[in-house]
Amino acid sequence: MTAPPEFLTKLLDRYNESGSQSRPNVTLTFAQSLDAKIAGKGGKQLILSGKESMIMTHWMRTMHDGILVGIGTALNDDPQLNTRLLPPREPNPSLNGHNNPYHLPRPIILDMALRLSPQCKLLKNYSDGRGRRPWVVCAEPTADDDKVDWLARRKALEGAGARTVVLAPGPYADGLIPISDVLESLHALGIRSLMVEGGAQVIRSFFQGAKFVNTVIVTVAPTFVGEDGVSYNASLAEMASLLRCAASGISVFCPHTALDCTWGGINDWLAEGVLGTNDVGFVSPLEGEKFSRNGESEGALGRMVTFRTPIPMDVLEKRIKEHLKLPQIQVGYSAVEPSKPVKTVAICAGSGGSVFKGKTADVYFTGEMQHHEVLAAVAADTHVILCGHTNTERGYLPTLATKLDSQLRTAAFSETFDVVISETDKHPLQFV
Ligand SMILES: NC(=O)C1=CN([C@@H]2O[C@H](COP(=O)(O)OP(=O)(O)OC[C@H]3O[C@@H](n4cnc5c(N)ncnc54)[C@H](OP(=O)(O)O)[C@@H]3O)[C@@H](O)[C@H]2O)C=CC1
Ligand SMILES: Nc1nc(O)c(N)c(N[C@@H]2O[C@H](COP(=O)(O)O)[C@@H](O)[C@H]2O)n1
Repeated sequence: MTAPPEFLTKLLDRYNESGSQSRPNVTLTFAQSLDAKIAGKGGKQLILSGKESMIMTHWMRTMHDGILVGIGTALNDDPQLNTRLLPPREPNPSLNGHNNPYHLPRPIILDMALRLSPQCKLLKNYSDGRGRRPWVVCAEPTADDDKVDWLARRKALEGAGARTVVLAPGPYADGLIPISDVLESLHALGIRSLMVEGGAQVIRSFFQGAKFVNTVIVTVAPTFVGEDGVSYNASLAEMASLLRCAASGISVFCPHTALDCTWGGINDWLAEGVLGTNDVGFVSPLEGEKFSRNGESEGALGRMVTFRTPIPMDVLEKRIKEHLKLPQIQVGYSAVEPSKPVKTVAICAGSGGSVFKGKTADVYFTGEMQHHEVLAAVAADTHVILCGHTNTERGYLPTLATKLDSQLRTAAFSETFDVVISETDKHPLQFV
């Protein structure tokens, strides 16, 4: 193969279209075992990717402006972050500024305390003309006592060829540089696309701010590392049902938020229940309507139901109970006007607190919200209806089953199949 695989170009070409944002497009990529470990005991580097997957990773490296790892990875693995697995070809130093045959992403290390070794391979490759100058993202220590050592390490790293990107001194929450600050600084320095390769702590930070990540590419090796391995997230116990499915040869596809957002998805099903059969009103996107490349609307975060004539809260409550088949729901009434009639209902399946932020509606209807989000809403004259996270999703399953059945039949599957709704899967909490 002499060019990147087509699926990568299709995925990553869309970065060229994004306009005037203040952060680079981010591809988060790593390799893990079936039990979500990315390294062995004590951080032992593991070969989890097969040859083809490693080559794919090296192609990906040619398709980004920058490649970021945490200092934990830089110290543990001493990575090169280059493209040495790609087919040989002539270097083009006048175009690339180095003797590597392919475009190399700028190596970027998150290293608040400047622990990177001046002898590391990234700096050695740069001084040998085989790599690009690494950038070390750091922050000045807050304590005067630490500054002398920090400045000495900075001098040593810069002497070895590194460029230090110094962010405002902390203190930072959890002692980590905020990812938003990192991304904004890199964007200001011309990085428009960033590949993030790990390790565990960095993956966790990028996943926590899901809005930072545009693409996730994970290689899953068909192996178990065990509890001693380095994990970025879920423990074996949390993944028990997933692993049982894998062991029985069952593939799992988990649509999650996409199924909430898509037209005809869970939020539209909730909106149907809110509108009822007698009232006149309309449903609109609550936020972030998304369009396909050819301009078709694909869905949006949440929905807003607007009634032509306002209805009383007790009518809405009854309607929601019937639609979700629930004997009880939780209601918080507006602290300003507790009996305020309802003209608009903002809807979000699951956990709606963050989606509702800044949205004006007479009612917020979702599965769960944080205590302080509820307090803020009722104080701001909004009624709140909470039905439990999974209760706002589970009732959609018969609708989904019908859709799947008809889609699979239209696709003219040669195999016979049944679409079955689980009878054992249920809400994990009960009223006692
Ligand atoms: N299988 C795979 O694909 C990969 C596996 N790995 C494995 O991962 C392991 C290393 O992971 P880990 O030890 O967690 O180290 P990381 O590489 O994730 O680096 C974490 C360090 O980066 C610095 N940092 C600064 N800001 C942040 C931030 N916002 N979020 C996260 N980190 C920040 C911190 O150090 P400081 O405060 O000093 O700045 C932090 O301790 C190794 O065993 C390696 O082999 C690594 C990459 C890929
Ligand atoms: N994709 C992938 N598969 C594995 O099995 C891995 N162990 C890693 N590790 C990452 O690659 C870095 C090493 O890069 P170089 O080979 O030195 O170029 C390592 O530091 C991890 O980031 N990746």
